[in-house]
Parts: sequence; C-alpha cells; structure tokens
Amino acid sequence: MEGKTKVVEAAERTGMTETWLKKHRLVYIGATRHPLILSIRDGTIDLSSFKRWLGQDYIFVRAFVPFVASVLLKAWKESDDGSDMEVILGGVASLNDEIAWFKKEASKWGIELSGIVPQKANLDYCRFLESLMSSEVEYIVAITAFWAIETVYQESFAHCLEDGSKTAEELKDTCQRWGNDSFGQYCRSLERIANRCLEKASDDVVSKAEVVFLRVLEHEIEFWNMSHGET
Ligand SMILES: Cc1ncc(CNC=O)c(N)n1
Repeated sequence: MEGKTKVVEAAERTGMTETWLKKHRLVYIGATRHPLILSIRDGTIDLSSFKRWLGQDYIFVRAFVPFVASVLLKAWKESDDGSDMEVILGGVASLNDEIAWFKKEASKWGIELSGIVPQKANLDYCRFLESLMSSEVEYIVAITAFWAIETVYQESFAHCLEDGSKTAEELKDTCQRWGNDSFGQYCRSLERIANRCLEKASDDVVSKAEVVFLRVLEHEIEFWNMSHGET
C-alpha cells in the first residue's frame, strides 16, 4: 500500500479526481468557464454583476470557515497522514486574510457588507456545506468537496490572468487572490490528499464522494448565475 500511494503522489492528477474530471467535463467547464468569468477575462464585465458576486461571496466565505474547520476536525480524527492537517490548517489561516480582504475590497467598490441579503443560491450552497459538517459525513467525502470548491475558484480566476486575457486592472487583485500559483499548489495538495484517501476507500464511499463532487459543481454554477441579478 505504501509503495502504491507514493506512485500516485509522484504524478499530478492521476487517480479518481482525474477520472471524475473527464467523466463530468461539461459540468466542470460550466463551473470554471462561466459567462461571468469569461466576461472578466474579455473585459466586458458589467460592474454591477461583479459587485453582486462580491457581496454574496463574502457571505459564502463566512459560512465556508466553519466548514473548513469541520474538515480539519475530521482530518485530526480520521486521517492516516498527519500532514493533511497542516494543509487544511493553511486553508483556515488564509481564510482569515480573505475575510479582511473582502472588507477592504467592498469598501473600494462602495459596497455595504452588513446590508447584503443572501440570495437563494447562496443559502442553498451554505446549507449544503452545513450538511457536510455533520460527524456522519466521512472525511473522504468532506475533503473531496473541499478540494472541488477551492479548485473551481482556482481554475476560474487563473483563466482571467492567462496571456491574452483583457482583465481590467481593478479586477486583477480579485483574480490574483484565487488565481495565483501558490493557491494552485494548495489546490493540488488537496487533490493529492483526496486521491490518496479515495484509493483506499470502499466503493460506497467513493460513490458518495463523486455525488458530492458533482453537487459542488452545480452549486458553483448556480452561485455564478446569481451575478445576473435575476433572483
Ligand atoms: C462560491 C465560492 N466557491 C469557492 C470559493 C473559494 N474558496 C474560498 O474563498 C469562494 N470564495 N466562493
């Protein structure tokens, strides 16, 4: 088992996550190449959409913190590798900066965060996160969701920073937050953890994790859709 795990860790994106990304490619593209992201990238974004997204995302991130804390707790109880906890703890630490960043960014755009009303897609997504916090949910299922949630933002915002993108200067800071290389490294660490765990998991748990992966993608698409403003 030891040797097998090493082989998986040596290469990037080999394992269950790769299989799923291929199998559910269209949904994944729906989540990572959403019209809102494409409009940031091509410079045609309507700023009211951006502001709507920013305000809603602040609310989401506040609910995301206890979710990540619950993944940390599961790692401590259930993981067979002590370094998982350190990767997840790094995620918790960066969320502290992220909340401060949202406040600064909101004031830059003249958004009053205390006045934001969460929309249905946001409430649905937060409720889904809450369901994953239950102690009944396996660590493998929760870490899979965590990896997927972070990776959608990484792939989406990194796309807005690629050569040839026409992202406006005032939006680059947002794109950097999730699109930067070190966030990319962190997502790959989460992916390696997920793959290592999935390799040892029963078929039943692997199927549960796949369902949760797909549901994350669907929630992410609905979340981007909120920026259109048709509640
Ligand atoms: C809706 C959504 N999905 C993923 C992220 C990225 N994780 C933490 O910031 C996010 N901010 N918002």
